[in-house]
Amino acid sequence: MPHDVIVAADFPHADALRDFLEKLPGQRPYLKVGMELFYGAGPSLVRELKDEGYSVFLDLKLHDIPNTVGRAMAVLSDLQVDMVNLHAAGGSDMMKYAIEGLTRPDGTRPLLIAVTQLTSTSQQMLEDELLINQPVDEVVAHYASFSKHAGLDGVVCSPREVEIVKEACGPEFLTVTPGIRFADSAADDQVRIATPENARASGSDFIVVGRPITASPDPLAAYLRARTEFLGE
Ligand SMILES: O=C(O)c1cc(=O)[nH]c(=O)n1[C@@H]1O[C@H](COP(=O)(O)O)[C@@H](O)[C@H]1O
Repeated sequence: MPHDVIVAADFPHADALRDFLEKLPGQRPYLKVGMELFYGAGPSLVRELKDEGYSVFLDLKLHDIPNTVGRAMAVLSDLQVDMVNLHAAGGSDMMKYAIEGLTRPDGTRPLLIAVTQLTSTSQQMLEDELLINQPVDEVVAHYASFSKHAGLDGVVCSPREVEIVKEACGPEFLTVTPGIRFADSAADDQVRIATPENARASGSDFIVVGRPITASPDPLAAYLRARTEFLGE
């Protein structure tokens, strides 16, 4: 069952985000705060958004030695965000430290999601630059399997890999899928793309949509279109 449309709030500062949100009257989208907005606006914006009742996916894609990631995750968990991520390439020890760091004294923690292979990565780049000579969907499924064994809640992957991930990890293991483009949108820098409808058909749990909404002349119409195509609303 599709859960929600997450809007990638890729803006340089809080005012730009506020201007954008004003264009979505009556809506309270699940927001993804990524590197650009977090580096520009800082943790105080994340606290404000949480106080205002937004669900927040804090997308900082941590990738470092286990101790560093664990300690950083403890700080992020204090922001009361709903979802955070790391790069699966950091390995399962890093993931275990991340879970420890994220777990609050009351036992709760944000959902922890591993980025498998970025949706901007092509099969050719995987082979030529990363020296991974396997089909990208199998690489994604492998990264998903060890992420699941480390205790993570799901992965970021392209909608094209949802079925193989669900086969490897079971239906409850979450798939968060960027690389979403409407049938009439430009691909931009994304490679492994799909429409919201394709993502729904593949069994994706959350789609992440940025520029097709944020750069649209009518962000409200684009957001509602994504909801209609993905959630069937
Ligand atoms: O972790 C992510 O959110 C992410 C992983 C990935 O593999 N690909 C990917 O595009 N993303 C993020 O999803 C968003 C996609 O934005 P658009 O390409 O503008 O729709 C960006 O904020 C990316 O940082």
